[in-house]
Amino acid sequence: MESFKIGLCQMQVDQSKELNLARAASAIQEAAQQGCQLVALPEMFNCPYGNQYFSSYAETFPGGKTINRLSQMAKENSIYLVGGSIPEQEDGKFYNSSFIFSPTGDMLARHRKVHLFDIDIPDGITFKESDTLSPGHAATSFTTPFGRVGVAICYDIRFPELIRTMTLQGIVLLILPAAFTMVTGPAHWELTMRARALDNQIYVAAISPARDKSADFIAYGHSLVTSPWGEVIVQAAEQPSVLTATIDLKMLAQVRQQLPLLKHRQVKVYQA
Ligand SMILES: NC(=O)CCC(=O)C(=O)O
Repeated sequence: MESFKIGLCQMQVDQSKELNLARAASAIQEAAQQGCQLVALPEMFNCPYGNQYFSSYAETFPGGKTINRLSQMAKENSIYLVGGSIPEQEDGKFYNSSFIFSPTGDMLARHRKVHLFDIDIPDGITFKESDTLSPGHAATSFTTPFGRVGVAICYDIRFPELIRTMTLQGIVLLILPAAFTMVTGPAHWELTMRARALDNQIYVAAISPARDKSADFIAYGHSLVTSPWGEVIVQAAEQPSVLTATIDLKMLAQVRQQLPLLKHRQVKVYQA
């Protein structure tokens, strides 16, 4: 298969889990009707992004309501679905987790955010995910008939080693449910996505919640897709929207052939 179409659901996230699920279902259906074979949701799409919310919105696998609904949505629309992320609970710990489903509704993979967002920018933003969440410990990718797809969550994108690990596992596309801040988004959102796409020669699709100025945490928005050449091929504004993009595997192969970065690595030099 030389190309496939993906859909990014930049949806508004509210306090009502039920409303968030309804919005996700409608955006997913819209993307599927536009011919998308793989569709993705934002970080914490069923829950406001804040330490005070994670435990009460958390679900367990198997059996969680959101997880079951995601499986249904994938099946009803016959799509691969990267279910953004949700708070997950297991053995008394909480994780920021993405659940991934096949077109038959089977769960294919789960990514737990590896790098927790603990930052302190004076006069900017302070956030400490590790006050409530525990980190995951693995790089995550899954196979599709179109090629291997990686999943990471938001702050994970800032760690080139994680994305390189997935690239060496063979991914052609990275899906990144994310909610960048209004301080770091304008400075680093596009730059970071383009950099990871360029240095790994992969497509990167980053999916944010829509910007809601009345929320405790205001997400930057601007969901986008960058190509293996480092170009932004589509980008949303701030409002809710369903973005689509074609992933051109022939173009990816050409870039890798013409500029063979992955073959030119000098691994022995990189050992600290
Ligand atoms: N949700 C997050 O991990 C936020 C990451 C972020 O804003 C960043 O600048 O990195």
